[in-house]
Amino acid sequence: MPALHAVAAAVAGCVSGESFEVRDITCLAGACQPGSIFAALPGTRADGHDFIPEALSRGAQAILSERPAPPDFPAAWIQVADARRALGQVAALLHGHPSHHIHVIGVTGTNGKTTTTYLLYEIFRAAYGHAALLGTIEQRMDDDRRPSRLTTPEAPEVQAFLRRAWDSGCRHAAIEVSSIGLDRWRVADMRFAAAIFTNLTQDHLDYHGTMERYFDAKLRLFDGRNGEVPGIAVLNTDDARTPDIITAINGRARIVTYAVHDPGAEVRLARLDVHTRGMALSLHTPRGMLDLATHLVGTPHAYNILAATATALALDVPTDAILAGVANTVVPGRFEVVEGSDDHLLVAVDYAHTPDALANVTATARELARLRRGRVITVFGCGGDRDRTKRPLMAEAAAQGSDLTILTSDNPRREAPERILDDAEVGLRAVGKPYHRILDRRQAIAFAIQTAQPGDVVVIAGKGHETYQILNHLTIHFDDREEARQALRRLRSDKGTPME
Ligand SMILES: CC(=O)N[C@H]1[C@@H](OP(=O)(O)OP(=O)(O)OC[C@H]2O[C@@H](n3ccc(=O)[nH]c3=O)[C@H](O)[C@@H]2O)O[C@H](CO)[C@@H](O)[C@@H]1O[C@H](C)C(=O)N[C@@H](C)C(=O)N[C@H](CCC(=O)O)C(=O)O
Ligand SMILES: Nc1ncnc2c1ncn2[C@@H]1O[C@H](COP(=O)(O)OP(=O)(O)OP(=O)(O)O)[C@@H](O)[C@H]1O
Ligand SMILES: N[C@H](CCC[C@H](N)C(=O)O)C(=O)O
Ligand SMILES: [Mg+2]
Repeated sequence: MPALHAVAAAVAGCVSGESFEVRDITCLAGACQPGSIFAALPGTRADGHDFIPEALSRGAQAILSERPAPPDFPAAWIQVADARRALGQVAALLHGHPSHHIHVIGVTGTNGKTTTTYLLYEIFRAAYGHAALLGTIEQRMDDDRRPSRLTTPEAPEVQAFLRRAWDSGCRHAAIEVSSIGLDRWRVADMRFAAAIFTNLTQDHLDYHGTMERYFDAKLRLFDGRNGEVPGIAVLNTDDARTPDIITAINGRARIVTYAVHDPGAEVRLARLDVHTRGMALSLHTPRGMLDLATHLVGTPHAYNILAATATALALDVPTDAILAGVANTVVPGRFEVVEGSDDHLLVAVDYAHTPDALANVTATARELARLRRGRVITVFGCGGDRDRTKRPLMAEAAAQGSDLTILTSDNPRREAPERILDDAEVGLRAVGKPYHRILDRRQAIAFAIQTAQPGDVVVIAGKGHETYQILNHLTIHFDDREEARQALRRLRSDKGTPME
């Protein structure tokens, strides 16, 4: 365990008070113990400095802060220029810089991060037996799975996870790197063997303010501001922002390109057949044409498969492991076909919660509905306490891609649910196609399924894998897949036909 003064020196901090052997660092006062440094951070709801007495009562022996030490402070104090960044740097140091010992692949972009990390996890497991995964749904180390609270958690949690992965024999970790995580230095000073850019479209403007600032946060993963430039930058050349990333890298990293459309990309799509339960793809690659099969459904997932394949090829993963990994990948809540769906009625649950994702998922549904001579019915809502300006755009995308749209509630959090629906309804009115507004999500799902005709495809968008609904301070159990299954069951028993 390093001494306090060594830790302070590593972050160019001004230190006062007695030195001690540092065990850990945290920004949560409740998690402090003897040997801890408590990072006191200003927040949106509270000020970490108000929790210093609690941190000390739990045994914290030093405070890390941007403020100078108060006179006669009873413990050590490290004053730094940027406390969040220092929290990230110290967390990496205390865990022995696990990213220097395992190959960490960081995935950033508005959509596709979770899916791409799942693909990489399966590819690494097929190739080497061990792999780690960290992101929106879960933190996984081989077969050990724990649910996540944030996509990219605070730095001490990320570093502790990577350290455990290293200790348990994993040499590859695929992690989702959110723009908020980058902005808050949650992956500060990490070495990325590869960094993947999926795409940039509107989200999180409540946090970043403008698209430029949102993009700039993502750019930090590539241009060295986060610590180092990645070993390999894997970039989607169909996305308009990729040239800006290449410029910012300025020749300092190896660049690998992938695309569905761009004929100049190194790894690109040659053929795509979309079915209800999966897809067949052929990719042009530096190793020749690869034919793959996947359970994932929809063109967006072709991008994610291209990104994961391009990365694995650049890291010299054997081809058979890439094919096996892609074939094995199942991501909960990403065009997940609900049990009880059949040739007459297809119901899919999808995590689309941005305008772009809704445009894409309804396009996938349209492709399948055309084959079945049916319509597209989409149920969607918008989360509360999140980007308000994306709501009418989500509604427009849903309505444009659907024959019938049902606007409902998502996770209202601390906002008034009806107001969230009002914001979204503006987009539905602008499009002018048929829609219903049903506040209660259970009723909305049931209505969509009852209304569907033979051949129709029903998409239930926004919550995907989530098994809860956040209503103000209350979190209740809610699972779109269970709701859809029950509605299908009721439909079949009303009509007297058994479920397949
Ligand atoms: C905007 C954001 O990221 N907020 C996170 C942030 O809150 P904050 O900075 O406002 O902190 P605060 O609650 O005001 O408290 C101030 C300080 O006092 C400390 N404190 C506070 C209360 C207490 O009892 N004890 C204590 O020590 C807090 O740890 C904090 O350091 O630090 C908190 C502690 O770690 C997080 O719980 C909180 O995540 C909130 C819940 C959240 O919803 N974050 C989302 C928006 C997020 O980070 N999402 C991204 C992107 C998702 C994606 O699209 O992929 C993600 O990576 O998950
Ligand atoms: N490459 C892609 N391009 C566009 N849309 C995509 C792509 N991949 C997935 N999607 C859509 O976005 C939804 C979310 O996908 P995924 O969970 O992989 O993204 P994410 O970036 O991890 O999202 P989050 O920011 O919430 O963590 C999917 O359900 C699908 O509708
Ligand atoms: N990672 C996304 C999750 C959105 C999921 C949606 N169900 C919502 O609650 O808005 C976010 O934090 O914006
Ligand atoms: Mg995710």
